[in-house]
Amino acid sequence: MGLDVRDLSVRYGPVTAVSEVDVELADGEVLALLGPSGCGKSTLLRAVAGLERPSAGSVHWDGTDLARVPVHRRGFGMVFQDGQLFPHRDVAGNVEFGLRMRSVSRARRAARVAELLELVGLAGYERRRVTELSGGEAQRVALARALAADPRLLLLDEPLSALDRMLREQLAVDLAALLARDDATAIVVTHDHDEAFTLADRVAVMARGRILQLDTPARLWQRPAGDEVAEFLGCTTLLPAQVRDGVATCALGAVAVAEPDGEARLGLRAAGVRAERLGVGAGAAAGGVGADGGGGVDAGGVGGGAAGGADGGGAASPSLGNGDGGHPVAVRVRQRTGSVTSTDAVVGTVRERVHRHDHVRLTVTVPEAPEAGRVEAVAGTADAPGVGEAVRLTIDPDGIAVVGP
Ligand SMILES: Nc1ncnc2c1ncn2[C@@H]1O[C@H](COP(=O)(O)OP(=O)(O)OP(=O)(O)O)[C@@H](O)[C@H]1O
Repeated sequence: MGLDVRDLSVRYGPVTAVSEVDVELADGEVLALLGPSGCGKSTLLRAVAGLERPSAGSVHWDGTDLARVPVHRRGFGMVFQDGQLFPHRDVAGNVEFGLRMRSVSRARRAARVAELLELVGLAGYERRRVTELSGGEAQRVALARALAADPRLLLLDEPLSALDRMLREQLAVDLAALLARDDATAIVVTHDHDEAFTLADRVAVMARGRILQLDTPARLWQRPAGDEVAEFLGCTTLLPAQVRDGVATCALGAVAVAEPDGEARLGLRAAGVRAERLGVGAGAAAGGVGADGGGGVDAGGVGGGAAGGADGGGAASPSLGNGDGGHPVAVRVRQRTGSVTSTDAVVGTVRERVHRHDHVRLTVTVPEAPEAGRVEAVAGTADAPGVGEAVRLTIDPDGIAVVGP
């Protein structure tokens, strides 16, 4: 049955840090609490641990109300951001601490410590001083210490955030594998999307003390419940769309979606809007943008538009228009899988350009689609369009979300 948090609120004087939160967590499941600083993630975790007293609501484990159960009797393990190891004990002394408290024999303690150090990738580290460990090693020891007592629930508060980026990414992968191997039930607090998505079976997105959406990573990514979640998860452009026969058409073009006919709201991430210099010909467009292999270019499409040239003016090229001055001409639809039907491409002008590690991020204005505002788009690092250049935008279905309940 696991954890059951019902209608939980925590107040600090006038501040409501957690507001009417419901969470259920099954045995063996890993949940991430994800949200911006101050949204109440740590307070919720601490209330589950018994470190904060709820002002309303309840926390149950396997049907037992924990209101009167003190922290050390809940059977939960905790790991904090900075590990909080005992500096005067060596690695083994830290890991076995909980076992000593339970009067486990010396031989069994040593065997368990060795097993746990192996599990966290620190075999043979027993006699090392904890003050001489790297940040990543110290967090692994903290994790081994928390696991030593066989907690029925592991509570991890930003366990990797004190580490540098490379190490964090690697440790997140290691931690996910370790939690799975140990069949651990865990709640992880993080403000890092990638970390949440790497570690958790389900993710709760929080804001202002509330859970806005609790879902699997895939569903959160593809179906954020509202604009706030979509924006938090990187959708920089939100637009109304019309869906017909599995194709959603918005002011920036058309894209395949698994939605019924009718109105929809699309959230576009920068990575889902590809920009190409207008001077690039149809062949280049098919190779570059249609890299999924499903894309072709149908008649009257990009080739004609490209002939319009890179005039740098930013106005829609006449040859890309459909003649009525309104919406752009059909070119193709890019789909996650399957074949090509039809789509739109629009033309805009690059206003800003920033190099990221593996792509160039562009801010583009699209005269034909003023409602889209300043559109965030990406281009490859080789020969990326510059500020003032005209670009053709294409929507990539992998980078879009359908927003709404
Ligand atoms: N002991 C306290 N006394 C008063 N207010 C508090 C206390 N602890 C937290 N708060 C407030 O409660 C709100 C939620 O804080 P909390 O630490 O849970 O947020 P968080 O999402 O974990 O943030 P962060 O990612 O910055 O740690 C914040 O407005 C914070 O200022």
